[in-house]
Amino acid sequence: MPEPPLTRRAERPSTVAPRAAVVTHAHGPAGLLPSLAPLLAEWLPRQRWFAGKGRAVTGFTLVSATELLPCPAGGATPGLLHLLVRARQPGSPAGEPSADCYQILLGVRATLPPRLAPALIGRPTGGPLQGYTVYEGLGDPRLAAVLLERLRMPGRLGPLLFVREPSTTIPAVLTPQLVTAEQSNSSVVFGETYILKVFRRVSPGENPDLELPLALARTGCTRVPSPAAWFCTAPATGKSPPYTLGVLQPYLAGSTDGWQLALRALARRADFTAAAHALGRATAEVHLAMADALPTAVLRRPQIERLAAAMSARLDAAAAAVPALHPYRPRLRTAFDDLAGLGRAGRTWAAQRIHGDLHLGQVLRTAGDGPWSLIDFEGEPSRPLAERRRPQPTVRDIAGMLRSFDYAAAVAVRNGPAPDDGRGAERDDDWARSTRAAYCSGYAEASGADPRDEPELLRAYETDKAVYEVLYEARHRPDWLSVPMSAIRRLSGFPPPADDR
Ligand SMILES: Nc1ncnc2c1ncn2[C@@H]1O[C@H](COP(=O)(O)OP(=O)(O)O)[C@@H](O)[C@H]1O
Ligand SMILES: O=P(O)(O)O[C@H]1O[C@H](CO)[C@@H](O[C@H]2O[C@H](CO)[C@@H](O)[C@H](O)[C@H]2O)[C@H](O)[C@H]1O
Repeated sequence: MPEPPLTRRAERPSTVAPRAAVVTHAHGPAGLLPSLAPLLAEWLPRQRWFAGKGRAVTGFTLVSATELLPCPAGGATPGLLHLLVRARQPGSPAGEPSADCYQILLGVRATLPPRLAPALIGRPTGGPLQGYTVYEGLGDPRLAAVLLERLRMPGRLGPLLFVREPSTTIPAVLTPQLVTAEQSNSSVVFGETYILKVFRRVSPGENPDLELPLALARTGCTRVPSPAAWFCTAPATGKSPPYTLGVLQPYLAGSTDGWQLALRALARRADFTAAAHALGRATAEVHLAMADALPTAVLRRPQIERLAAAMSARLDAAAAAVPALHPYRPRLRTAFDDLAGLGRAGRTWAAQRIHGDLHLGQVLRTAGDGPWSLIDFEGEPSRPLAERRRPQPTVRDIAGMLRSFDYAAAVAVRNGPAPDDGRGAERDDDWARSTRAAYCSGYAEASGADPRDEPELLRAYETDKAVYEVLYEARHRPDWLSVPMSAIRRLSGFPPPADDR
Protein backbone atom coordinates (compact mmCIF):
# COMPACT_ATOMS: atom_id res chain seq x y z
CA MET A 1 0.00 0.00 0.00
CA PRO A 2 1.52 3.39 -0.89
CA GLU A 3 2.34 5.85 1.86
CA PRO A 4 -0.74 8.05 2.26
CA PRO A 5 0.16 11.45 0.79
CA LEU A 6 -1.17 13.25 3.84
CA THR A 7 0.97 16.28 3.80
CA ARG A 8 3.65 18.36 2.22
CA ARG A 9 6.98 17.76 3.93
CA ALA A 10 8.63 20.80 5.43
CA GLU A 11 11.98 21.47 6.98
CA ARG A 12 12.21 20.11 10.51
CA PRO A 13 12.73 22.75 13.16
CA SER A 14 15.83 21.94 15.17
CA THR A 15 13.90 22.05 18.46
CA VAL A 16 11.49 19.29 17.48
CA ALA A 17 11.85 15.59 18.24
CA PRO A 18 13.52 13.74 15.37
CA ARG A 19 10.73 11.26 14.42
CA ALA A 20 7.78 13.52 13.62
CA ALA A 21 9.09 15.78 10.94
CA VAL A 22 6.23 16.58 8.63
CA VAL A 23 4.18 19.76 8.54
CA THR A 24 1.17 20.48 6.36
CA HIS A 25 0.12 23.54 4.49
CA ALA A 26 -2.69 25.44 6.22
CA HIS A 27 -5.58 23.81 4.38
CA GLY A 28 -4.41 20.22 4.16
CA PRO A 29 -3.96 18.04 1.10
CA ALA A 30 -6.62 17.91 -1.60
CA GLY A 31 -9.41 15.49 -0.85
CA LEU A 32 -8.60 15.04 2.85
CA LEU A 33 -11.62 16.84 4.27
CA PRO A 34 -14.22 15.60 1.74
CA SER A 35 -13.20 12.03 2.53
CA LEU A 36 -13.32 12.58 6.31
CA ALA A 37 -16.47 14.75 6.41
CA PRO A 38 -19.10 11.96 6.31
CA LEU A 39 -17.24 10.08 9.07
CA LEU A 40 -16.82 13.19 11.24
CA ALA A 41 -20.46 14.21 10.74
CA GLU A 42 -21.48 10.91 12.28
CA TRP A 43 -18.79 10.68 14.98
CA LEU A 44 -18.46 14.27 16.24
CA PRO A 45 -22.03 14.76 17.55
CA ARG A 46 -21.65 11.56 19.62
CA GLN A 47 -18.68 12.93 21.55
CA ARG A 48 -19.33 14.09 25.11
CA TRP A 49 -17.35 17.27 24.40
CA PHE A 50 -19.26 18.24 21.26
CA ALA A 51 -20.83 21.60 22.11
CA GLY A 52 -23.44 21.81 19.33
CA LYS A 53 -25.69 18.97 20.51
CA GLY A 54 -29.23 18.84 19.16
CA ARG A 55 -28.42 20.54 15.83
CA ALA A 56 -27.32 18.82 12.63
CA VAL A 57 -23.77 19.26 11.35
CA THR A 58 -24.19 20.53 7.79
CA GLY A 59 -20.56 20.74 6.69
CA PHE A 60 -16.93 21.21 7.67
CA THR A 61 -14.14 23.63 6.84
CA LEU A 62 -10.52 22.62 7.42
CA VAL A 63 -8.59 25.23 9.39
CA SER A 64 -5.32 23.28 9.57
CA ALA A 65 -3.94 19.77 9.24
CA THR A 66 -0.56 18.90 10.74
CA GLU A 67 1.08 15.52 10.66
CA LEU A 68 2.51 14.89 14.13
CA LEU A 69 3.60 11.38 13.26
CA PRO A 70 3.80 10.10 9.69
CA CYS A 71 2.02 6.89 8.88
CA PRO A 72 4.42 4.67 6.93
CA ALA A 73 3.39 2.72 3.81
CA GLY A 74 1.24 -0.22 4.78
CA GLY A 75 0.31 1.41 8.07
CA ALA A 76 2.33 -1.10 10.15
CA THR A 77 2.77 1.60 12.80
CA PRO A 78 0.21 4.32 13.50
CA GLY A 79 0.28 7.87 12.20
CA LEU A 80 -1.10 10.93 13.98
CA LEU A 81 -2.74 13.84 12.24
CA HIS A 82 -3.66 17.04 14.10
CA LEU A 83 -6.78 18.69 12.70
CA LEU A 84 -8.59 21.94 13.41
CA VAL A 85 -11.98 21.82 11.69
CA ARG A 86 -14.98 24.10 11.75
CA ALA A 87 -18.32 22.31 12.03
CA ARG A 88 -21.14 24.27 10.41
CA GLN A 89 -24.52 24.06 12.12
CA PRO A 90 -27.83 25.85 11.63
CA GLY A 91 -28.98 28.08 14.51
CA SER A 92 -31.27 26.84 17.27
CA PRO A 93 -34.69 28.61 17.29
CA ALA A 94 -33.20 31.40 19.40
CA GLY A 95 -29.66 31.38 18.04
CA GLU A 96 -27.41 32.20 15.10
CA PRO A 97 -25.88 29.56 12.81
CA SER A 98 -22.51 28.48 14.16
CA ALA A 99 -19.20 27.21 12.84
CA ASP A 100 -17.37 26.17 16.00
CA CYS A 101 -13.76 25.09 15.64
CA TYR A 102 -12.86 21.66 17.07
CA GLN A 103 -9.49 20.07 17.71
CA ILE A 104 -9.23 16.44 16.57
CA LEU A 105 -6.26 14.12 16.99
CA LEU A 106 -6.74 11.62 14.22
CA GLY A 107 -5.01 8.24 14.54
CA VAL A 108 -4.32 6.50 11.22
CA ARG A 109 -3.65 2.75 10.88
CA ALA A 110 -4.09 0.09 8.23
CA THR A 111 -6.17 -1.96 10.65
CA LEU A 112 -7.34 -1.17 14.14
CA PRO A 113 -6.37 -3.64 16.88
CA PRO A 114 -9.42 -4.84 18.89
CA ARG A 115 -8.27 -2.95 22.01
CA LEU A 116 -8.72 0.31 20.08
CA ALA A 117 -12.17 -0.58 18.70
CA PRO A 118 -13.96 1.98 20.96
CA ALA A 119 -11.80 4.72 19.38
CA LEU A 120 -12.93 3.96 15.81
CA ILE A 121 -14.05 6.90 13.65
CA GLY A 122 -14.27 5.01 10.34
CA ARG A 123 -12.64 4.07 7.03
CA PRO A 124 -12.49 6.86 4.43
CA THR A 125 -13.76 5.67 1.06
CA GLY A 126 -11.74 8.19 -0.97
CA GLY A 127 -9.01 10.81 -0.63
CA PRO A 128 -5.49 10.42 0.73
CA LEU A 129 -6.55 8.13 3.60
CA GLN A 130 -8.48 5.63 1.51
CA GLY A 131 -7.71 2.12 2.68
CA TYR A 132 -6.76 3.28 6.19
CA THR A 133 -8.75 3.30 9.41
CA VAL A 134 -9.00 6.60 11.27
CA TYR A 135 -9.68 6.76 14.99
CA GLU A 136 -9.52 8.91 18.14
CA GLY A 137 -5.76 9.28 18.48
CA LEU A 138 -5.79 10.15 22.19
CA GLY A 139 -7.19 6.68 22.91
CA ASP A 140 -3.97 5.12 21.56
CA PRO A 141 -1.14 5.29 24.13
CA ARG A 142 1.46 5.27 21.34
CA LEU A 143 -0.04 8.42 19.87
CA ALA A 144 -0.70 10.18 23.16
CA ALA A 145 3.02 9.67 23.86
CA VAL A 146 3.80 11.61 20.65
CA LEU A 147 2.07 14.68 22.04
CA LEU A 148 4.04 14.45 25.29
CA GLU A 149 7.25 14.13 23.27
CA ARG A 150 6.36 17.33 21.41
CA LEU A 151 5.92 19.15 24.70
CA ARG A 152 9.14 17.71 26.05
CA MET A 153 11.09 19.05 23.07
CA PRO A 154 9.21 22.26 22.32
CA GLY A 155 9.28 24.35 19.18
CA ARG A 156 7.19 25.20 16.15
CA LEU A 157 5.67 22.60 13.87
CA GLY A 158 3.90 24.25 10.93
CA PRO A 159 0.85 26.03 12.33
CA LEU A 160 1.43 24.66 15.86
CA LEU A 161 3.67 25.97 18.64
CA PHE A 162 4.77 23.78 21.58
CA VAL A 163 6.02 25.61 24.68
CA ARG A 164 7.60 24.30 27.89
CA GLU A 165 8.20 26.25 31.11
CA PRO A 166 12.00 26.61 31.13
CA SER A 167 12.25 25.33 34.72
CA THR A 168 10.32 22.13 33.93
CA THR A 169 11.88 18.80 33.05
CA ILE A 170 9.51 16.23 31.60
CA PRO A 171 10.69 12.61 31.85
CA ALA A 172 11.00 10.80 28.50
CA VAL A 173 8.91 7.72 29.24
CA LEU A 174 5.60 8.13 31.03
CA THR A 175 2.73 5.72 30.37
CA PRO A 176 -0.32 7.55 28.95
CA GLN A 177 -3.84 6.79 30.13
CA LEU A 178 -6.88 8.56 28.66
CA VAL A 179 -9.16 9.96 31.38
CA THR A 180 -12.62 8.41 31.09
CA ALA A 181 -14.45 10.84 33.41
CA GLU A 182 -17.25 13.03 31.98
CA GLN A 183 -15.42 16.00 30.52
CA SER A 184 -15.93 19.08 28.37
CA ASN A 185 -12.45 18.40 26.88
CA SER A 186 -10.18 15.34 26.79
CA SER A 187 -7.36 14.63 29.24
CA VAL A 188 -4.53 12.11 29.30
CA VAL A 189 -2.62 11.22 32.46
CA PHE A 190 1.07 10.44 31.94
CA GLY A 191 2.48 8.05 34.52
CA GLU A 192 0.55 9.73 37.36
CA THR A 193 3.07 12.56 36.97
CA TYR A 194 1.42 14.91 34.49
CA ILE A 195 -2.03 15.43 33.04
CA LEU A 196 -2.52 16.91 29.58
CA LYS A 197 -5.81 18.60 28.80
CA VAL A 198 -6.57 18.82 25.09
CA PHE A 199 -9.18 21.52 24.49
CA ARG A 200 -11.87 20.42 22.09
CA ARG A 201 -13.89 23.47 21.09
CA VAL A 202 -11.26 26.13 20.58
CA SER A 203 -11.40 29.82 19.79
CA PRO A 204 -8.91 32.63 19.22
CA GLY A 205 -7.30 34.08 22.34
CA GLU A 206 -5.53 32.68 25.39
CA ASN A 207 -7.66 30.14 27.21
CA PRO A 208 -8.13 31.18 30.87
CA ASP A 209 -7.24 27.61 31.84
CA LEU A 210 -3.68 28.47 30.79
CA GLU A 211 -3.69 32.18 31.58
CA LEU A 212 -4.99 32.00 35.16
CA PRO A 213 -2.91 29.06 36.48
CA LEU A 214 0.20 30.67 34.95
CA ALA A 215 -0.57 34.02 36.59
CA LEU A 216 -1.33 32.29 39.91
CA ALA A 217 1.88 30.27 39.79
CA ARG A 218 3.79 33.52 39.39
CA THR A 219 2.23 34.85 42.62
CA GLY A 220 3.47 31.75 44.46
CA CYS A 221 -0.08 30.45 44.97
CA THR A 222 0.12 26.67 45.52
CA ARG A 223 -3.62 25.98 45.39
CA VAL A 224 -3.56 25.53 41.61
CA PRO A 225 -1.36 23.06 39.65
CA SER A 226 1.00 25.19 37.64
CA PRO A 227 1.26 24.67 33.84
CA ALA A 228 4.41 22.79 32.89
CA ALA A 229 3.97 23.00 29.09
CA TRP A 230 1.31 23.90 26.55
CA PHE A 231 0.61 24.11 22.85
CA CYS A 232 -1.27 26.60 20.73
CA THR A 233 -1.53 27.79 17.15
CA ALA A 234 1.54 29.74 16.13
CA PRO A 235 1.02 33.52 16.08
CA ALA A 236 0.36 34.77 12.52
CA THR A 237 0.87 38.48 11.78
CA GLY A 238 -2.36 40.38 11.19
CA LYS A 239 -4.49 37.32 11.82
CA SER A 240 -6.58 36.29 14.82
CA PRO A 241 -4.73 35.72 18.11
CA PRO A 242 -3.41 32.19 18.76
CA TYR A 243 -5.78 29.45 19.90
CA THR A 244 -4.74 27.63 23.10
CA LEU A 245 -4.92 23.92 22.25
CA GLY A 246 -3.63 22.01 25.27
CA VAL A 247 -2.06 22.40 28.72
CA LEU A 248 0.18 19.97 30.63
CA GLN A 249 0.20 20.28 34.41
CA PRO A 250 1.34 18.19 37.39
CA TYR A 251 -1.04 15.34 38.19
CA LEU A 252 -2.24 15.37 41.79
CA ALA A 253 -1.83 11.64 42.39
CA GLY A 254 -4.08 10.13 45.05
CA SER A 255 -6.50 13.05 45.01
CA THR A 256 -10.29 12.81 44.83
CA ASP A 257 -12.59 15.50 43.53
CA GLY A 258 -15.00 17.32 45.81
CA TRP A 259 -18.03 15.86 44.04
CA GLN A 260 -17.02 12.28 44.93
CA LEU A 261 -16.10 13.31 48.47
CA ALA A 262 -19.45 15.06 48.97
CA LEU A 263 -21.45 12.12 47.58
CA ARG A 264 -19.52 9.70 49.80
CA ALA A 265 -20.23 11.88 52.84
CA LEU A 266 -23.92 12.05 51.93
CA ALA A 267 -24.12 8.27 51.45
CA ARG A 268 -22.71 7.81 54.99
CA ARG A 269 -24.89 10.64 56.32
CA ALA A 270 -21.56 12.17 57.38
CA ASP A 271 -20.81 15.76 58.17
CA PHE A 272 -19.06 17.76 55.42
CA THR A 273 -18.84 21.12 57.16
CA ALA A 274 -15.12 20.92 58.04
CA ALA A 275 -14.27 20.04 54.42
CA ALA A 276 -16.53 22.84 53.13
CA HIS A 277 -14.98 25.33 55.55
CA ALA A 278 -11.47 24.44 54.32
CA LEU A 279 -12.72 24.70 50.74
CA GLY A 280 -14.13 28.17 51.44
CA ARG A 281 -10.70 29.21 52.71
CA ALA A 282 -8.99 27.76 49.62
CA THR A 283 -11.41 29.61 47.32
CA ALA A 284 -10.72 32.89 49.12
CA GLU A 285 -6.94 32.39 48.87
CA VAL A 286 -7.18 31.84 45.12
CA HIS A 287 -9.44 34.88 44.72
CA LEU A 288 -7.01 37.06 46.68
CA ALA A 289 -4.09 35.86 44.55
CA MET A 290 -6.01 36.53 41.31
CA ALA A 291 -6.90 40.03 42.49
CA ASP A 292 -3.19 40.63 43.14
CA ALA A 293 -1.98 39.23 39.85
CA LEU A 294 -4.52 40.46 37.31
CA PRO A 295 -6.56 43.56 36.47
CA THR A 296 -9.55 44.44 38.65
CA ALA A 297 -12.52 46.70 37.95
CA VAL A 298 -15.52 48.30 39.61
CA LEU A 299 -19.02 47.48 38.35
CA ARG A 300 -21.18 50.59 38.29
CA ARG A 301 -24.74 51.26 37.12
CA PRO A 302 -24.22 50.61 33.37
CA GLN A 303 -22.28 47.38 33.94
CA ILE A 304 -24.73 46.16 36.58
CA GLU A 305 -27.70 46.90 34.32
CA ARG A 306 -25.96 45.08 31.47
CA LEU A 307 -25.19 42.13 33.75
CA ALA A 308 -28.83 41.90 34.88
CA ALA A 309 -30.04 42.21 31.28
CA ALA A 310 -27.66 39.44 30.17
CA MET A 311 -28.95 37.19 32.96
CA SER A 312 -32.55 37.89 31.86
CA ALA A 313 -31.66 37.18 28.23
CA ARG A 314 -30.06 33.86 29.23
CA LEU A 315 -33.23 33.00 31.15
CA ASP A 316 -35.35 33.71 28.05
CA ALA A 317 -33.06 31.69 25.80
CA ALA A 318 -33.02 28.77 28.25
CA ALA A 319 -36.82 28.88 28.61
CA ALA A 320 -37.16 28.83 24.83
CA ALA A 321 -35.03 25.68 24.72
CA VAL A 322 -36.41 23.96 27.85
CA PRO A 323 -40.17 24.48 28.18
CA ALA A 324 -40.16 23.24 31.82
CA LEU A 325 -38.57 26.58 32.76
CA HIS A 326 -41.44 28.65 31.36
CA PRO A 327 -43.78 28.87 34.36
CA TYR A 328 -40.94 30.05 36.62
CA ARG A 329 -39.73 32.83 34.36
CA PRO A 330 -41.54 35.85 35.88
CA ARG A 331 -40.54 34.99 39.44
CA LEU A 332 -36.94 34.12 38.56
CA ARG A 333 -36.63 37.39 36.71
CA THR A 334 -37.25 39.37 39.93
CA ALA A 335 -33.74 38.35 41.08
CA PHE A 336 -32.27 40.10 38.03
CA ASP A 337 -34.63 43.10 38.31
CA ASP A 338 -33.62 43.57 41.95
CA LEU A 339 -29.95 43.52 40.95
CA ALA A 340 -30.52 46.14 38.23
CA GLY A 341 -32.48 48.21 40.78
CA LEU A 342 -29.49 48.25 43.14
CA GLY A 343 -27.29 49.42 40.26
CA ARG A 344 -29.72 52.26 39.53
CA ALA A 345 -29.68 53.17 43.23
CA GLY A 346 -25.90 53.70 43.06
CA ARG A 347 -24.63 50.37 44.40
CA THR A 348 -21.23 49.28 43.05
CA TRP A 349 -19.33 45.97 43.22
CA ALA A 350 -15.65 45.11 42.94
CA ALA A 351 -14.82 42.81 40.04
CA GLN A 352 -11.74 40.72 39.31
CA ARG A 353 -10.71 37.60 37.42
CA ILE A 354 -12.48 34.57 38.86
CA HIS A 355 -12.61 30.82 38.26
CA GLY A 356 -15.83 31.17 36.27
CA ASP A 357 -17.27 27.64 36.60
CA LEU A 358 -16.54 26.69 40.18
CA HIS A 359 -18.23 23.51 41.37
CA LEU A 360 -17.34 20.41 43.36
CA GLY A 361 -15.93 18.64 40.29
CA GLN A 362 -13.31 21.39 39.96
CA VAL A 363 -11.69 20.95 43.35
CA LEU A 364 -9.37 18.13 44.35
CA ARG A 365 -8.22 16.98 47.76
CA THR A 366 -5.46 14.52 48.59
CA ALA A 367 -6.18 11.71 51.05
CA GLY A 368 -6.19 12.39 54.79
CA ASP A 369 -7.86 15.79 54.60
CA GLY A 370 -4.98 17.28 52.62
CA PRO A 371 -5.16 20.77 51.13
CA TRP A 372 -7.81 21.58 48.51
CA SER A 373 -6.61 22.46 45.00
CA LEU A 374 -8.64 24.23 42.32
CA ILE A 375 -8.50 23.09 38.68
CA ASP A 376 -10.14 23.85 35.32
CA PHE A 377 -10.13 27.64 35.03
CA GLU A 378 -11.68 27.53 31.56
CA GLY A 379 -14.96 29.08 32.75
CA GLU A 380 -18.35 27.94 31.48
CA PRO A 381 -17.40 26.38 28.14
CA SER A 382 -20.53 27.65 26.37
CA ARG A 383 -19.75 31.35 27.03
CA PRO A 384 -17.62 33.39 24.60
CA LEU A 385 -13.95 33.59 25.59
CA ALA A 386 -13.97 37.40 25.81
CA GLU A 387 -16.83 37.26 28.31
CA ARG A 388 -15.11 34.56 30.39
CA ARG A 389 -11.95 36.67 30.64
CA ARG A 390 -13.74 39.78 31.96
CA PRO A 391 -13.36 40.80 35.64
CA GLN A 392 -16.46 39.70 37.58
CA PRO A 393 -17.64 39.73 41.21
CA THR A 394 -16.15 36.85 43.23
CA VAL A 395 -19.68 36.08 44.44
CA ARG A 396 -20.26 34.42 41.09
CA ASP A 397 -17.78 31.61 41.97
CA ILE A 398 -19.26 31.28 45.43
CA ALA A 399 -22.75 30.95 43.97
CA GLY A 400 -21.40 28.18 41.70
CA MET A 401 -20.06 26.22 44.66
CA LEU A 402 -23.22 26.76 46.72
CA ARG A 403 -25.24 25.36 43.80
CA SER A 404 -22.90 22.38 43.79
CA PHE A 405 -23.61 21.51 47.45
CA ASP A 406 -27.30 21.62 46.52
CA TYR A 407 -26.61 19.43 43.50
CA ALA A 408 -24.82 16.84 45.62
CA ALA A 409 -27.71 16.72 48.11
CA ALA A 410 -30.29 16.41 45.31
CA VAL A 411 -28.31 13.65 43.58
CA ALA A 412 -27.96 11.80 46.90
CA VAL A 413 -31.76 11.84 47.20
CA ARG A 414 -32.03 10.36 43.69
CA ASN A 415 -29.30 7.75 44.34
CA GLY A 416 -30.13 6.84 47.90
CA PRO A 417 -32.27 3.91 49.03
CA ALA A 418 -35.78 4.90 50.14
CA PRO A 419 -35.31 6.46 53.61
CA ASP A 420 -36.87 4.24 56.27
CA ASP A 421 -38.10 7.12 58.42
CA GLY A 422 -39.27 9.24 55.46
CA ARG A 423 -36.82 12.01 56.41
CA GLY A 424 -34.11 11.29 53.81
CA ALA A 425 -34.80 14.29 51.57
CA GLU A 426 -35.15 16.62 54.56
CA ARG A 427 -31.84 15.40 56.02
CA ASP A 428 -30.11 15.98 52.66
CA ASP A 429 -31.56 19.51 52.60
CA ASP A 430 -30.14 20.07 56.10
CA TRP A 431 -26.79 18.73 54.89
CA ALA A 432 -26.80 21.20 51.99
CA ARG A 433 -27.78 24.11 54.28
CA SER A 434 -25.05 23.47 56.88
CA THR A 435 -22.41 22.73 54.22
CA ARG A 436 -23.24 25.93 52.34
CA ALA A 437 -22.99 27.93 55.59
CA ALA A 438 -19.62 26.37 56.49
CA TYR A 439 -18.23 27.18 53.04
CA CYS A 440 -19.30 30.84 53.35
CA SER A 441 -17.79 31.06 56.85
CA GLY A 442 -14.47 29.63 55.66
CA TYR A 443 -14.47 32.07 52.76
CA ALA A 444 -15.27 35.01 55.04
CA GLU A 445 -12.50 34.08 57.49
CA ALA A 446 -9.81 33.99 54.82
CA SER A 447 -10.97 36.92 52.69
CA GLY A 448 -12.50 39.26 55.25
CA ALA A 449 -15.71 39.48 53.17
CA ASP A 450 -18.74 37.30 53.85
CA PRO A 451 -20.62 36.49 50.63
CA ARG A 452 -23.86 36.30 52.63
CA ASP A 453 -23.59 40.07 53.08
CA GLU A 454 -24.42 40.37 49.37
CA PRO A 455 -27.81 38.57 49.30
CA GLU A 456 -29.15 40.19 46.10
CA LEU A 457 -25.97 39.53 44.14
CA LEU A 458 -25.76 35.98 45.48
CA ARG A 459 -29.41 35.28 44.60
CA ALA A 460 -28.99 36.68 41.08
CA TYR A 461 -25.86 34.58 40.45
CA GLU A 462 -27.39 31.43 41.96
CA THR A 463 -30.45 31.89 39.77
CA ASP A 464 -28.33 32.52 36.69
CA LYS A 465 -26.28 29.39 37.45
CA ALA A 466 -29.37 27.23 37.99
CA VAL A 467 -30.74 28.46 34.64
CA TYR A 468 -27.40 27.58 32.99
CA GLU A 469 -27.55 24.14 34.62
CA VAL A 470 -31.07 23.50 33.31
CA LEU A 471 -29.83 24.13 29.78
CA TYR A 472 -26.63 22.15 30.39
CA GLU A 473 -28.50 19.11 31.72
CA ALA A 474 -31.15 19.28 28.97
CA ARG A 475 -28.34 19.15 26.40
CA HIS A 476 -25.89 16.75 28.02
CA ARG A 477 -27.66 14.67 30.71
CA PRO A 478 -31.44 14.91 30.27
CA ASP A 479 -31.88 12.35 33.09
CA TRP A 480 -30.49 14.93 35.49
CA LEU A 481 -32.79 17.79 34.50
CA SER A 482 -34.82 17.39 37.69
CA VAL A 483 -31.72 18.29 39.76
CA PRO A 484 -31.44 21.97 38.74
CA MET A 485 -35.22 22.15 38.30
CA SER A 486 -35.65 21.56 42.04
CA ALA A 487 -33.40 24.59 42.63
CA ILE A 488 -35.42 26.60 40.10
CA ARG A 489 -38.54 25.92 42.14
CA ARG A 490 -36.79 26.92 45.38
CA LEU A 491 -35.23 30.06 43.92
CA SER A 492 -38.53 31.16 42.42
CA GLY A 493 -40.29 30.63 45.75
CA PHE A 494 -42.68 27.98 44.42
CA PRO A 495 -43.56 25.12 46.76
CA PRO A 496 -42.13 21.79 45.59
CA PRO A 497 -44.60 19.53 43.77
CA ALA A 498 -46.29 16.90 45.93
CA ASP A 499 -44.07 14.05 44.64
CA ASP A 500 -40.92 15.93 45.74
CA ARG A 501 -42.01 16.27 49.35
N1 LIG B 1 -3.93 18.24 38.16
C1 LIG B 1 -4.79 17.22 38.25
N2 LIG B 1 -4.51 16.16 39.05
C2 LIG B 1 -5.37 15.11 39.14
N3 LIG B 1 -6.51 15.02 38.45
C3 LIG B 1 -6.83 16.04 37.64
C4 LIG B 1 -6.00 17.19 37.50
N4 LIG B 1 -6.59 18.05 36.63
C5 LIG B 1 -7.73 17.45 36.24
N5 LIG B 1 -7.90 16.26 36.85
C6 LIG B 1 -9.03 15.33 36.65
O1 LIG B 1 -9.25 15.23 35.24
C7 LIG B 1 -10.64 15.33 34.92
C8 LIG B 1 -10.93 16.43 33.92
O2 LIG B 1 -10.39 17.67 34.31
P1 LIG B 1 -11.03 19.08 33.94
O3 LIG B 1 -9.94 20.07 33.99
O4 LIG B 1 -12.22 19.36 34.82
O5 LIG B 1 -11.52 18.85 32.45
P2 LIG B 1 -12.74 19.47 31.60
O6 LIG B 1 -12.52 20.94 31.46
O7 LIG B 1 -12.62 18.75 30.32
O8 LIG B 1 -14.04 19.16 32.30
C9 LIG B 1 -11.36 15.51 36.23
O9 LIG B 1 -11.89 14.25 36.58
C10 LIG B 1 -10.32 15.92 37.22
O10 LIG B 1 -10.61 15.42 38.48
O1 LIG C 1 -16.56 20.42 34.51
P1 LIG C 1 -16.95 21.17 33.30
O2 LIG C 1 -16.11 22.33 32.97
O3 LIG C 1 -17.16 20.26 32.13
O4 LIG C 1 -18.41 21.81 33.66
C1 LIG C 1 -19.61 21.46 33.02
O5 LIG C 1 -20.01 20.14 33.43
C2 LIG C 1 -20.35 20.00 34.82
C3 LIG C 1 -20.79 18.55 35.04
O6 LIG C 1 -19.76 17.68 34.74
C4 LIG C 1 -21.48 20.96 35.20
O7 LIG C 1 -21.67 20.88 36.62
C5 LIG C 1 -22.95 20.55 37.14
O8 LIG C 1 -22.90 19.19 37.59
C6 LIG C 1 -21.95 18.96 38.66
C7 LIG C 1 -22.10 17.50 39.05
O9 LIG C 1 -21.75 16.66 37.99
C8 LIG C 1 -22.26 19.85 39.85
O10 LIG C 1 -21.23 19.67 40.85
C9 LIG C 1 -22.28 21.30 39.43
O11 LIG C 1 -22.63 22.13 40.53
C10 LIG C 1 -23.27 21.49 38.30
O12 LIG C 1 -23.21 22.85 37.83
C11 LIG C 1 -21.05 22.39 34.88
O13 LIG C 1 -22.12 23.27 35.20
C12 LIG C 1 -20.68 22.48 33.39
O14 LIG C 1 -20.21 23.78 33.08
